[in-house]
Amino acid sequence: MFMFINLSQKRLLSLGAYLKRMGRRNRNVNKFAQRKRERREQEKNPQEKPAGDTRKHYEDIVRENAAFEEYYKVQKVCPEEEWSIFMKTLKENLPTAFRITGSKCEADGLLKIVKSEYFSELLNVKLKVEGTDEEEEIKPINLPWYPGGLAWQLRLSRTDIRRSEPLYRLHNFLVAETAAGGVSRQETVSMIPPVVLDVQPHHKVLDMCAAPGSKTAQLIEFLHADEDKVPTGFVMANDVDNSRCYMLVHQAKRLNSPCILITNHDSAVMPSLLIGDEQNPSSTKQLKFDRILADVPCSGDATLRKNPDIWLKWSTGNGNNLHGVQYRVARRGCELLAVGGRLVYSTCSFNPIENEAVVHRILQEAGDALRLVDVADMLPGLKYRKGMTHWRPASKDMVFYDKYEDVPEKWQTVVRPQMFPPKPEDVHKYNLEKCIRILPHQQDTGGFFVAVFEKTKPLPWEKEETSIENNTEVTEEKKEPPKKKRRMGGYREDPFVFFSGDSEDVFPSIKEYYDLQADFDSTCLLTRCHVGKKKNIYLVSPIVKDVVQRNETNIKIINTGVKTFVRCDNKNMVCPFRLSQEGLQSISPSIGPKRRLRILKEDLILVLQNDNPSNPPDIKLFSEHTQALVKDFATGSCVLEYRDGESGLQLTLVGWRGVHSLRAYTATPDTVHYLRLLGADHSKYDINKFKKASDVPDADVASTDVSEIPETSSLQENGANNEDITENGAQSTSS
Ligand SMILES: C[S@@+](CC[C@H](N)C(=O)[O-])C[C@H]1O[C@@H](n2cnc3c(N)ncnc32)[C@H](O)[C@@H]1O
Repeated sequence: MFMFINLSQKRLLSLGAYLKRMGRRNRNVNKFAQRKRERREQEKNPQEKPAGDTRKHYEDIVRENAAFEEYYKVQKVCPEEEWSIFMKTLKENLPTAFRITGSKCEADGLLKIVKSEYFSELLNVKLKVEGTDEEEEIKPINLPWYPGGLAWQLRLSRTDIRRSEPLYRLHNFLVAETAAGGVSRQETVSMIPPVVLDVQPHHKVLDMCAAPGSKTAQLIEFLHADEDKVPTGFVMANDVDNSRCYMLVHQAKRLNSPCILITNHDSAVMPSLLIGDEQNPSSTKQLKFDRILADVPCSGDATLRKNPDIWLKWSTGNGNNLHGVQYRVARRGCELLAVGGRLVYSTCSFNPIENEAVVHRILQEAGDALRLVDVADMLPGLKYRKGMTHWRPASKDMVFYDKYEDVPEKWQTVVRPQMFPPKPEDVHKYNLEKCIRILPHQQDTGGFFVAVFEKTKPLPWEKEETSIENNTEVTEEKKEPPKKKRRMGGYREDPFVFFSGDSEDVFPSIKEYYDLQADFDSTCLLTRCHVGKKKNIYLVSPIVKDVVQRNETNIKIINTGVKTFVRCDNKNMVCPFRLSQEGLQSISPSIGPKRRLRILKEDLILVLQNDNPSNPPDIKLFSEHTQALVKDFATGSCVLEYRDGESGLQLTLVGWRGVHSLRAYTATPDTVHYLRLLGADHSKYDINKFKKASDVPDADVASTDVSEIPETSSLQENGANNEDITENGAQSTSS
């Protein structure tokens, strides 16, 4: 028997009615209080849409804009015969897409679970389109071009999933796994740039306009493709917007990489950075990146399905105004790119002024130092349109021009000469057809534009690269972009204070207690304070340390390092630091047998299912194998390991050996994630929010409803929030 759910219907109001409604809204209303009230209301009746929910307004938006249609018809962005389906698709809500992340063995395990549990459930659900007799099947689509078959698209919008009871388990799964880093929800087309960037573990990667960081997350995943080794490369994720940089911090935390550095700078004037010269250790050279992503700010008109408010404000002015910054960011990217390196330029705009015109302008200036790469073979099965070789810039009054000389004086500062397409006789020089434009109707996605550059030699205005002895000089471009005086916005960041070496005050006890290997490089550990007790100790890879130390005064570094040790002044601890799950994957290979416990599956399930920090499972409840292991095992923080020889699943968790107990130190989403991978019961977390609390027999046993975990929440490990209360009542001071 099939269950039916109603697709969220687009109620189309007239523009007049919409504006009237907007006008009635009280401007002085306290939005936070209002949202809280609405949430409370919705909890009472989850099927109903919240009254003041902006999504409601999204649904009321008139999805039409005459200027948009006229502009893109003139540009011939879509073949005439596909125009009506192009426009129809643009007005529909966007399907959900996600990809499975994490180490290969965990990703494989999760993929199997997704297919067997959640997708089979989907096959029992049919979509009923309100007001029609139509029914639609929900067949998950595996994205053929995404490496490892890890990315999926569903015939359901986010709202459809969130609001339908038959899909509550799928919703819970997506929310919890997103928080645990097992899944990343990301629009299908937005996954393309990192794929064609072709990142390898040894690459130095720059993400110039990175926030909120969905593509940065992919770059980090590709960097960590070789799971057994810490990558020798790194990702520098940058954004000009200080507050958005903290979204990047959150992304980095989900993925636990010691190879990421978050910076806050205007990419168009990104300073030249320094790095040690591997060939000549006493020397410094200019940092050139092997891979650069320039996912530039854009008008976003290809995201109309996700952001319907763009229908209300679209104008040709948006694209014209953005062309300059897009060009400057891309140009600076090409300067920072190593010879032989690759730069991906991307936007979520259909507009050739933001796309081909920028690419053309860069190619024109760079001569044969840059070429466009055909990446079709990296995207098997993806439908797209080739880049355009002709377009017509327009002014805000919708007058189109074929040459700059026709532009009236009053528009000449807006419609610039560099925005015009190549002359027909020059078209062959640029290969603009190698660009990729994805239209929404081609595979039911958002729209997107991607161009892939390769640098074959230094740009005409760059000097040959040289190495500099003793930091005296930096290889510079002859024509550095003008250095704008920039006010450093946002909060002042805490300093990055690296350990001086093995003699650093707290290190000997850490080394002794965790049985750290002799070759562990303690200078890769850092704290965020110069004075006072060290609280959290972070770990970075050697190359990240090098970049931070050489450039700290040159660029604002927001964050780096994975939290690896947390102060825990517990009388049972010989060493005043416990391990942190965030940095465990990185430090684990260096931890010796003294602090490792390889336990059985049933024992791991036992610790995960009993995650109440004040009532950890007694050692007597564990298997004889584990009881024997812990018999002479000193109390305190340790590594819990589980290896499944058959499936290859390898789990490594932070544990705590108490006087009478053994427990895991994991955050709730991680606990659910591990239980899921182990095929164990995690139903106490799988709350059906549509059922009233009284209908759920043991609702009170669930410590966390995963559906309540915000997508961007920063979660702490259980028992590590605020203060750690140990089983002996001793308090620790984690922060
Ligand atoms: C399209 S969004 C990037 C999306 C991101 N790459 C992702 O996949 O999650 C553009 C970002 O560029 C940032 N930005 C705008 N101008 C910039 C500049 N001059 N330098 C650096 N970042 C800039 C914005 O703050 C915004 O976060």
